[in-house]
Amino acid sequence: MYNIELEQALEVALKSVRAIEDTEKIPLEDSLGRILGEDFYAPMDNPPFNRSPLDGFAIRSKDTTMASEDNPIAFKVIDKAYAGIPSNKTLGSFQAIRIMTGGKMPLEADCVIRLEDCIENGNNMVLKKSLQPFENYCYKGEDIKSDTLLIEKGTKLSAIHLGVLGSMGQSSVKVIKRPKIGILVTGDEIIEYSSPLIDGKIYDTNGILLGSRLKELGFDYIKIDTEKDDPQSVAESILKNIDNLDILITTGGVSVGDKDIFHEVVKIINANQLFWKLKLKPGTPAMYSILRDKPILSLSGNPFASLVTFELIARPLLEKISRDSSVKTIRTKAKIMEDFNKTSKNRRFIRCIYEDGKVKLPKGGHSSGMLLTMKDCNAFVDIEAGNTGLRKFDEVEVVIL
Ligand SMILES: Nc1nc2c(c(=O)[nH]1)N[C@H]1C(S)=C(S)[C@@H](COP(=O)(O)OP(=O)(O)OC[C@H]3O[C@@H](n4cnc5c(N)ncnc54)[C@H](O)[C@@H]3O)O[C@H]1N2
Ligand code: MOO
Repeated sequence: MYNIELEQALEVALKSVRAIEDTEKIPLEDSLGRILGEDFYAPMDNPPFNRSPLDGFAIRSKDTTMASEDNPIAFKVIDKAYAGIPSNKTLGSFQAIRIMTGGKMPLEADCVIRLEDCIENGNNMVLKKSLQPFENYCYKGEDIKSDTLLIEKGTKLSAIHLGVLGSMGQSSVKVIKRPKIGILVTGDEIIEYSSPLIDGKIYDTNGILLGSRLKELGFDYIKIDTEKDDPQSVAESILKNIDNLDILITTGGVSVGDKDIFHEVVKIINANQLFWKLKLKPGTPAMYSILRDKPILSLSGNPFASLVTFELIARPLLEKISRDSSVKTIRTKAKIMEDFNKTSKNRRFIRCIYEDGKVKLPKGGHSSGMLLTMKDCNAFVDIEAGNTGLRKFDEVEVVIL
């Protein structure tokens, strides 16, 4: 397909990828932010036993029925029960076991009188009020009942989820394998950061930019060695790496110039090109192909263009592949707080600062080769094709990153 709408491109691309099924067991403490690979059912009750929510005395409520200010009742203290150190005694009538918060309720005890509400006197405890059955009593399984579904497959694990899994004694967790994402930067002009700048050359922006965006979104990435604009060596690099990846993102070489090698690369590797060129700016010449069932998303070399198409296309793809719905961008309406005096023949995405339903534009250049003015931005304004300029207070559509 050639020169298509973003939505059509997304439909085609999303249809061509599958969510990762493979799972792995990893230590609980490494699982924050990972996607749960199976429904997790409680293997036990929590708390695992009836326990005291207070520091006090465990007693039988029926022994307190007659207690009042005028009729204090004495109990014999026969043992102690601390959190982690239960008493194995069974309460008899008018007996009490001194119990601390978290201590296992002794057999026959059905309530707890708090320390402040009774008087201790040697081996005796005296109370002046009656208690209801199960007053000040924490039930076994009152937080979590054994065999209930606690966390569904596909959930992104948060600190709370890890707390729940920890309380269930899980030292390891079955999670969906992370997507293996490759980044391949191409261009004769790109030189190593450690090399002095030579006339006509530039340092790489896109590799570190997109790789770091992936990290910000919670992914790892594999940086493949930068390739020159040589179709054969780019093809070899792709063929060498593709089997080890779930998706490959490339930048550069997708337009129509002499050195825009990707048209040739796709032929050499025998990939199935699903689309080339989008009806939007920047990032128009984006290309998408499938090789051995693996998607290759080839983005424009201009850094801002690569970023825009990364956010618009790579993110939904990664959301599906990784099953991580938090990767989604959010669309909303906002009021633009200044004019944008440019006619947009094509649909256009411009960088902006979104806050509280309002949108501001950064000072300085907006072109697709300029990245710096993006540094304070957190969103794009999505301007429809044919727009003749935006006026202050116009309602605009915003994509929040
Ligand atoms: N005759 C035409 N020329 C161009 C068209 C067109 O339709 N007809 N489209 C323009 C548009 S729009 C874009 S976007 C660019 C896209 O070009 P490519 O995707 O092929 O990318 P390159 O030509 O390789 O690079 C473009 C630009 O970006 C710089 N670059 C490349 N890689 C990096 C990198 N890793 N870090 C920083 N900068 C990078 C590169 O040096 C170029 O300046 O084509 C237009 N031309
Ligand atoms: O599509 Mo290009 O990124 O407009 O410069």
